[in-house]
Amino acid sequence: MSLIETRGLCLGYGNDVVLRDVTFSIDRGEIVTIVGPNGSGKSSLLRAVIGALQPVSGSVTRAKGLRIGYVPQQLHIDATLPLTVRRFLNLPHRQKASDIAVALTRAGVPELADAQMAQLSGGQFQRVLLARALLGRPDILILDEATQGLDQPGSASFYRQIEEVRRELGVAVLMVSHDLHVVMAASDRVLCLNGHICCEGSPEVVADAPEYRALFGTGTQGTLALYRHDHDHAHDHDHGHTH
Ligand SMILES: Nc1ncnc2c1ncn2[C@@H]1O[C@H](COP(=O)(O)OP(=O)(O)OP(=O)(O)O)[C@@H](O)[C@H]1O
Repeated sequence: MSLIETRGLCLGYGNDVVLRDVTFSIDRGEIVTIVGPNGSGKSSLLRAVIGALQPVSGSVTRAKGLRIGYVPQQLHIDATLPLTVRRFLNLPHRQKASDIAVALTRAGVPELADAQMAQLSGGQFQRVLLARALLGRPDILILDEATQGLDQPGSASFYRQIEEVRRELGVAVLMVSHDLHVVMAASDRVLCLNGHICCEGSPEVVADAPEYRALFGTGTQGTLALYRHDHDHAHDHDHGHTH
């Protein structure tokens, strides 16, 4: 069965309905990206999926025993607080040293265990948050704008890391992103929200959909094509096939 399934989900705050009739599911190993303009309900949908927001109507079903690894948008840590990456990863529960080493390696930053949290670059910081999410051995990673503040190469590199984690661990990924052209290339499916699901499908299908173009214009199509080109080449070397 699916890891998470929503049916006719309707979300709101007080009397305001912000999202209507969302029916979707995510399966083991899938990467699904949610896009949509500001205020379109992306974060609300993630909150409902993790159980932090009660639906107005409709349902969210999570597979029994589902382990969710949540990577927040940002986390503020007092710059004057001495805190190494290793100590941060041992909060709130002590972890085995070997598990920490594996998680940092999977997140692409094996060398950072003794670095100070306050001295990390934006990209390194997000990878440490990814390592923290991986320590819980998640079935699904949920990322809300995890590359905010990173430049385009930084974001692209972070998403490649996510794809690699998916390939190695078979973890599913549900994420919200504004970096449409970058993130869509890494996705199996894209859901475009605007108060409801206005279109969905493979990145190519969504990028061509009139509803998507009406929201975001046509500018991203060219960039998406370019990025996919680079991306497919990387896979050629690794696996001898494109997808
Ligand atoms: N806690 C809240 N109380 C009241 N209204 C809220 C709350 N959180 C979000 N909203 C409203 O719900 C709507 C959808 O917000 P949401 O954060 O889900 O959108 P989003 O697509 O994630 O936006 P953004 O891209 O700006 O992060 C917005 O109109 C927002 O003002």
